[in-house]
Amino acid sequence: MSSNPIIDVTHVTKTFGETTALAGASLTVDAGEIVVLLGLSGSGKSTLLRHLDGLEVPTNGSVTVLGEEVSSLTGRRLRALRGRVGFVFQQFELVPSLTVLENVLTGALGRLRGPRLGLWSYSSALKLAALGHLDRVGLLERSYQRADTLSGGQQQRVAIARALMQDPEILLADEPVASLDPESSAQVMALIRQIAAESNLTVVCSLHQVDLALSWGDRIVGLRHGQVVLDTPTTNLSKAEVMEIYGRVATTTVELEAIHAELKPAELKPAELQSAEIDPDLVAEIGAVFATGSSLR
Ligand SMILES: Nc1ncnc2c1ncn2[C@@H]1O[C@H](COP(=O)(O)OP(=O)(O)OP(=O)(O)O)[C@@H](O)[C@H]1O
Repeated sequence: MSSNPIIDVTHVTKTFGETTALAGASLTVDAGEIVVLLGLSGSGKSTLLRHLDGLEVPTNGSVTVLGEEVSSLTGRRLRALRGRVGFVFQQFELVPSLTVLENVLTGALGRLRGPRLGLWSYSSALKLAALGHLDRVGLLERSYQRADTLSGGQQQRVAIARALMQDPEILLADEPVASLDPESSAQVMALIRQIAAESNLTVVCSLHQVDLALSWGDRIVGLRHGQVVLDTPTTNLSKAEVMEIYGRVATTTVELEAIHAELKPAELKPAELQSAEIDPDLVAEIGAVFATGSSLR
């Protein structure tokens, strides 16, 4: 990691009442990295991502993004930072009754003064840019269709085009394919990588499928109970190793069962993994490690 990361999360704790969502999480990301946040439901992935965009403020610790201490920003300066950080959500968050083109144009609102209503209220230059982004995501011909008439995969591609309207330096994606079928998931994940390469984007994307994380990301950051328990390049990393690490830090049978269930071979993976089952020896090994109560950190 460089000494000048584009994202620097230091010992961040975040509590919501009695719930601790992040418990001293630290993470640095360099420009151009493609990072997956991997973890079970409730491990703190969304909360961590939301801190990177100033949607959450840490209870303790600090978050620096693009050189700005996020929690110190308000008003115009916070909006300016958010303009440099695109965000794609699991449920797409489009305005269903608006056309695809209008939805994409809303991505420019952070840079504009006052509200906009209708296509006529945007400049030709912005409309051309929006159409260009729709072309990039393969949906130009759908521009004048209502957003809610598109499939889930198409809606997520519109959401990506909307994020591109910001001309972001960082793209955050929170479980972007959790609501999609395997084919649409593959298309959306490939599209994010392609766009990241073309536009020199830094990407932080949360996922819960190990196979997908391994095949898609350059680096995996594993979260458990709001803590970073794994941070490693995906090169030469096997699913068994990831499973083993999660097994080592699991502390309850329920958690181990959840790991087996949630980290089971996903449908979206290279063909050679298609038939792979979780090795029963590995499961036994995880159980044994769990029984001894050893932990990674
Ligand atoms: N606004 C909130 N108010 C109260 N509790 C919250 C809030 N946001 C998150 N939490 C809690 O913090 C913990 C971490 O949640 P988070 O959504 O970050 O996890 P996650 O790994 O993204 O899970 P999932 O994959 O299910 O979205 C959970 O226990 C969650 O219920």
